[in-house]
Amino acid sequence: METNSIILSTLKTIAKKSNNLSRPQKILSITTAIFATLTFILFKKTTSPPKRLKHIPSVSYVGMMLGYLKAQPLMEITKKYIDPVIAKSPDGLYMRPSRKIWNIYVTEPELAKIVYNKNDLFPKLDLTANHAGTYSGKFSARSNNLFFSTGAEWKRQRRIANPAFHSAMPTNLFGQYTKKLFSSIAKSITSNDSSLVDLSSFFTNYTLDVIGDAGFGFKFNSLQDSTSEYVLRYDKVTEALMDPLFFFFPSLDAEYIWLFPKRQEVHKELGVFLEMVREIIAQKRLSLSEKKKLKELAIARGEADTPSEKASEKDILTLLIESAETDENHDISDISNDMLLSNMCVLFTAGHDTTTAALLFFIYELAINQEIQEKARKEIISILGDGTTDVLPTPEQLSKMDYLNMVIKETLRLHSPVPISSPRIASEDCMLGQTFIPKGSTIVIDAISIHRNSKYWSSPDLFNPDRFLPGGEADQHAGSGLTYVPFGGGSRHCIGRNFAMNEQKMMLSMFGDFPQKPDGDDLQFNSIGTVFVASLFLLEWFEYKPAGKAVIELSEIQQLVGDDNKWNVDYFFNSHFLPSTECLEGVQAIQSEIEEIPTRSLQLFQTKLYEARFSDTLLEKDKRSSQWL
Ligand code: HEM
Repeated sequence: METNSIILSTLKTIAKKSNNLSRPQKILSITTAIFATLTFILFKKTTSPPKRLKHIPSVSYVGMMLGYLKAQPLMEITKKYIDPVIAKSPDGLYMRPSRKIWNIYVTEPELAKIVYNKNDLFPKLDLTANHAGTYSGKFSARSNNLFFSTGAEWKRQRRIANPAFHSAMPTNLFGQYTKKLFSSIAKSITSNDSSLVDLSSFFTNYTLDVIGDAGFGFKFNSLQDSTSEYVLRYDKVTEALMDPLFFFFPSLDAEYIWLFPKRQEVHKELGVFLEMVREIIAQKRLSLSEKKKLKELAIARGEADTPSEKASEKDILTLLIESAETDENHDISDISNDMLLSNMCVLFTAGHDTTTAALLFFIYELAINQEIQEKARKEIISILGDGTTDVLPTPEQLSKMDYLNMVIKETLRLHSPVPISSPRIASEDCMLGQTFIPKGSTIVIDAISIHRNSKYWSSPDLFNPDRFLPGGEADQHAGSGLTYVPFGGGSRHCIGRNFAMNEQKMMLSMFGDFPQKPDGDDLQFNSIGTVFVASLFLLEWFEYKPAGKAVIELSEIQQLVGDDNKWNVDYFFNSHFLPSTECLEGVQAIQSEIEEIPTRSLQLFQTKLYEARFSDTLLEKDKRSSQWL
């Protein structure tokens, strides 16, 4: 019903019914009725999609909000409120509320392809428009970066950044940090009184150390010391980005910030963090220009040229600066320090939590899919061997791990760390499939629904890496549009895709290659399984907030193994986590001792953990909340 007619009919009803009332009663009833009508109108306005988009099916606003408030897993919300609407939609388009606006969501691969590919018709919405002076606005220096910029500025930034992300990958760096990851888990197991190991925090530290070092040569060393000044500051700064109050009401973060002294504190903290990154950029520029001068001097003197650093050993910041220098149309002055700062901050947000989530879900899926885990481990061992020392896989070896690659891809299908794209805006009236899209509508690609679209993926909820076999289900989608979009699509696809895939492959292959006794059948415990399973007594996942916990309850393991063999459990973790380079002597000692380990206890250890794997707690705890979408 139209708003005017609601008001009119309400007033008529009141007039009719109020004839017999006293004057004060009349005033009270009229005021109450007007108040109730206005509340109803406001409620209707907020909870209904705009009139011009009424032709597109929409999900229940109240249902979705209740789901968010109850922190229901995203998959539950999707199945309950979204799937039935998609089923009724001819083009697979549906409307869903997000903050203050209603977006159109795309679930058909053909239409996703159109939106992703037609960058001029559907440019990214400027999400930073109302964020001047806010925390997030300061963090990403408004839109002066690859992620938020649009049009010619985005093209310029992407051209400068492309070579930096397409040169050789820092695989060695990934491997070195994986070793540090193992030894920090080992240390925590032996020194932790509560005997709890939060795997998600280890992975968060691992990906932070990697992105800090590979991004701009900064060593957070969070794996060694997660309470250092820099790590704590980084945690505080990034956590504050997600504060719901200021996320939903940006003006409180700028004009009304004086009302929130605690928020002022984090703004200050952000200032210190940004100053630190600025300093790193300034130092980098200085050292690069000094190196350049020295090189020119050597050439002028006719001295032999010193071999340049390999691209795989340079950080992204260096590569960006060098790329801008060699770009045909731009000199170094075109890449301002502000732009570099903004991009470094974006690298953190785009490349840290995403990879952590992908790694955690990989481990979760292998823990509950034993056969797949076994197969992945066999492949890794067939390529890296099964010796007693740690192996750092080479890029060639990684490229042979086809099955591991398939498992990673399947994880990203079923648990896309970026479940929806950032909104695009229709720059003019147009048709998307059979549906009219008015100018100014905002459009989002719903990766989760595309990845679970049963027209393209058989039994979509099933974890099945074989979909990605050559000539398999995924290949058969050719010509059906974009059926697989964990890294987005079109020219704005994820620039860090190769980086993220290599980082995961390197770390996960090393997980799968824990040394074990080369020839002993009796000692055929599955180390990848043991570690994966042991790590997953509990796993909780909250979207965009890797506060989830994957926990090893060591005391429980010790109980299973029995007091007599307690030492063996400690031994197991120590011997399998310590990097061999740092303890060659230790490894030799371990090798001679290995014969004496009672194999029965190891088998028991393994079997019990495998049983624990299926506990309901683990499955129930796979929570995904979609509060931030
Ligand atoms: C598993 C890990 C990752 C996933 C799933 C992922 C996913 C995505 C997706 C879906 C987009 C497109 C968003 C859109 O179109 O709205 C994107 C863009 C982007 N990603 Fe990633 N990403 C990952 C890791 C990384 C890493 C490691 C980096 C950097 C080192 C990175 C940097 C970026 C940047 C800069 C963009 C914006 C590109 C542009 O607009 O030109 N991402 N990512």
